[in-house]
Amino acid sequence: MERGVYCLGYLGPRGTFSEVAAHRYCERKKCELVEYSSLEDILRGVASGMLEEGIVPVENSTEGSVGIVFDLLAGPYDLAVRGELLVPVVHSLLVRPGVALREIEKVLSHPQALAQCRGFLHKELPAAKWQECSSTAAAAVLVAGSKQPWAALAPAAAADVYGLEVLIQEANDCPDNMTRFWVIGREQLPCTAEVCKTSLVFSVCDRPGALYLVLREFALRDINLTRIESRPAKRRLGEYIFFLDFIGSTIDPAIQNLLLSDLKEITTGLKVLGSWGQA
Ligand SMILES: O=C(O)C(=O)C[C@]1(C(=O)O)C=C[C@@H](O)C=C1
Repeated sequence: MERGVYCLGYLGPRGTFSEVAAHRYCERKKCELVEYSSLEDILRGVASGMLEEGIVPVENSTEGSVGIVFDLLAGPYDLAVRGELLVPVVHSLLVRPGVALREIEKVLSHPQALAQCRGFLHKELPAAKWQECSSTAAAAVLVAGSKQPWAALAPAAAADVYGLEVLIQEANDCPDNMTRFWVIGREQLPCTAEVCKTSLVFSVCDRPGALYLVLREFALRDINLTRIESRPAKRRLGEYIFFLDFIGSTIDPAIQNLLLSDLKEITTGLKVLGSWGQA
C-alpha cells in the first residue's frame, strides 16, 4: 500500500461508527485511513510502527467498557492514549430492498451493537437469531451479499455504501446512545489543553483499605476522578487491576509527584496510559 504522511487505523470496513470517529478526528489533520478487522490488529499496527495512530471504541453509554482495549493497553502493548472523541451512536436496521420486518430471520451486528439494541430485538424481532460480526459495517456487507431475509444493525449511512434499505431508523434502546473513542499512539504527548484527562492502570495488595489509600491521594489533592473500573488481572479468580481516569495533566508537577512518588509507594504496579484534552 502506498503510504501517505500519516496513517490512522480504524475498525472497518467502510461505514462503521469507528469510521465516523476517524473522519471527525481527521478534520484536524490530513490522514490516510487504514481499515482493520479487529481492535487488536489496530493496536498491533500502532505498536509496530505501521500506523502513526489508531482510533478505538473504549466505552459506550449503554453497554459500558470495551474490555479488550483496556486489557491490551494494560498488558502486552506499551501504547499511549492521546485523545478522545464522543460519537452519537444511532443503530438502524438495514435490509436488502423489499425485505419486510416480519420476514427477518436473523440480525447481524457487532456484539456491542446487538447489546445496545437488546430491548428492541426482543420486542420487535423475538424469533430472529443473532449473529455477531467484527463490526456493524461487516454485518451490512454480509446482509447485502446474502439472499436470506437477514438484517444488519449499523449506521444508516452504511445503507448507501452497501445498497441496503433503512427499515427502522433508530433501533437502539437508549435515545442518547454515545460511544467514547480513544486515539492511541506510541509515545505519550504532553497535554496542554484547558481541561486534560489522564488515565492510569494500577494494582494494589489484597488488604483492607488498599484501594481507599489510592483514592485518598486524589481526594486530598482535590483531583476529580472521571472513571474507575476494575478488570480481572487474568491470574487468579478474584484478582483485579484498576483503571482510573482523572482531570489533570502529566505535565503538571503536582500530578507528576503524585504518580511518580506517592502512588508508586501504595500500589503494586502502576502504568500511566497518557494525558489528553477532554472531549
Ligand atoms: O462496529 C462499529 O461500527 C464500530 O465502530 C464498533 C463499535 C464498538 O465496538 O463499540 C463502535 C460503536 C458502537 O458502540 C458499536 C460498535
